[in-house]
Amino acid sequence: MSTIDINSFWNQVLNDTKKVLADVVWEQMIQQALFPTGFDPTKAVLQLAAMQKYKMDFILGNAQLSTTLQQIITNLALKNGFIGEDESIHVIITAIDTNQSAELIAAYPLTATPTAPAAGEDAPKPASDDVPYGEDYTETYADNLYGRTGEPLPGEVMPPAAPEPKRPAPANLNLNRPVYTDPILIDRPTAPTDDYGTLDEGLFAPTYAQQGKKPNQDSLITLPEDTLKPDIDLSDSTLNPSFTFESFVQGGSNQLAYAAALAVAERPAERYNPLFIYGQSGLGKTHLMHAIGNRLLETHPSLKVMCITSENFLNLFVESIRSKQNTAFRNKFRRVDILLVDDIQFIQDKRYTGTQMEFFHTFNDLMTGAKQIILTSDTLPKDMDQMEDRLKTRFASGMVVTIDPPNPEMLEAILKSTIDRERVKYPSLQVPNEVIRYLGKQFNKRSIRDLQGALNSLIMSADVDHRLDAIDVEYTRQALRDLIPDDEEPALSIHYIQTFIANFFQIKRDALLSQKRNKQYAYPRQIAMYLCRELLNESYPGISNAFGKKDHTTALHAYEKISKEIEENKDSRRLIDEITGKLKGQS
Ligand SMILES: Nc1ncnc2c1ncn2[C@@H]1O[C@H](COP(=O)(O)OP(=O)(O)OP(=O)(O)O)[C@@H](O)[C@H]1O
Repeated sequence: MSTIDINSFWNQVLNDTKKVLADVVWEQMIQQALFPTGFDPTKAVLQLAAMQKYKMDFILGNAQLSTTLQQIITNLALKNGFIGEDESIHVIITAIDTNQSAELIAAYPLTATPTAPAAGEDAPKPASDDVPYGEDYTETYADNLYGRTGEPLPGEVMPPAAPEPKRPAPANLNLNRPVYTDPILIDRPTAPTDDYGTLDEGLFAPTYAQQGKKPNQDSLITLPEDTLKPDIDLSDSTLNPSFTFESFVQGGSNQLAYAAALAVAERPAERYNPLFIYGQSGLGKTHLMHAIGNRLLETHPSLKVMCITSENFLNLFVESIRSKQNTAFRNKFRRVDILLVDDIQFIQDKRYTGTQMEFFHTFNDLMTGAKQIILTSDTLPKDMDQMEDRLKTRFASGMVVTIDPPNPEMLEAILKSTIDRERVKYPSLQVPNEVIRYLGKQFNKRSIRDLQGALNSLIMSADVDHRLDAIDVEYTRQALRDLIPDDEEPALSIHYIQTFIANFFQIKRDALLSQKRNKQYAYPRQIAMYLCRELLNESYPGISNAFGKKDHTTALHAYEKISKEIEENKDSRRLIDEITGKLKGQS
């Protein structure tokens, strides 16, 4: 048996199935639904993953489709010399949303073997009537297989509409509606019925495409319900206009995420819904998500795009309950066309069950209305220990893409593009290639935020020293000695921790040491004080003094607050672990 490049084999399968299936069937049931995950030549087993179980069921349950797929795979395996004449390939499909597997075609004997006819030849006749191609068998079969314009023929297999949502009788709606007395402490209702009377199943309502409409064209902005829709309050949406596709550098570590994001920006609510962007902190998830929102607003200015962090969603939800504005809150989120939620892992804490429930219903409403949802997270759905299961499965039900830590080449490309932008502000700025290479190497596998923080520090210090046009490696090493722990193992000191934390949170060191009380500065300051105590065992008066505080209880208070938070909140624990690791040069 030859060795096989599974991707090129799958490309052949895609090509051949495209020739014999209607475009809509091929696109939705093969191209967008299946991808290969493994091939075992010794057992002649090909493993495929299906994006959703209902698509897997449809393929398996449809004799025409499954037979065609099985035969084409077997044919190609024979042609490539992977199997002998009388052998066939066993195709196992696993649905990634439920992890259920089944073997293709087990129920169907091999019959006709579709192969494209040579020019001038008639299309081959199927060998048996087991393949239900329709009433006018010969004609339909030949027409269906070859010279397709993509339009399905009458009676031909069509992709399924998504499972119909099960809506309870309207009379039950109010009975099951939970009463939010304290949003943070709400427990998940144990009743088997859906608590709002909305959708617990049947997330996938027919999309625009399934309804025969093109969502990325005028339909999204001119649908009657859109024009009749009352104005939606988007004042809480915080789309950063500088996070665009144009300013996002693509490379090996983010290629798939970039391609999926672009596809969503071009055809929202059609292919990857929800789009779940996963990756460690500072690798570009937020940037990419905002790029989708910005592009959509550029191409469809009337789209209602809501971009928010999950923390803000939680705060607004709590506030809406306090002020009895639940309806306004729901209208705000459930009527948008595009919902972008950053750091969705934040609401996974058990204390936020009420917010999770609210988000669940927001999610369902939007999906049934064929609206696009995009989520970012530093935790994969399956690893969100305290997130409700029904949310976890929904998060993973569309497309999950990962952004990996960048390699030096990628970092260099990002540096070059950032330096070009900085030159608008500092026209004399010159950063030689050797410095760019040096920084790329030093920040290998670290976050892009760290790298940008270092570049900012470098530019600021060169500006102060009047040598924006004379930056070299030695100067860079000196200027960034506190930020490059790998280079010359700087001793851990209060000064080092202060600089590190300021860069980590992207604030100025002066602001960290100032009296400013906004959370943006106060929280990093408390973390820095906590770390000075924890890692250096510095005295509270010493720490308070180093932060310009006269009262030594400031450091004590900060230490106690952060210690308590770590105990109670997994995300805070993770954040402090991440910072500690980096401070010690372990990550
Ligand atoms: N590929 C890239 N090209 C250009 N800039 C990038 C890229 N990736 C990240 N950045 C920049 O790095 C910084 C951090 O990125 P971003 O905020 O998107 O990270 P994140 O993954 O959302 O982090 P977190 O999980 O901490 O929120 C931003 O300034 C962003 O513009």
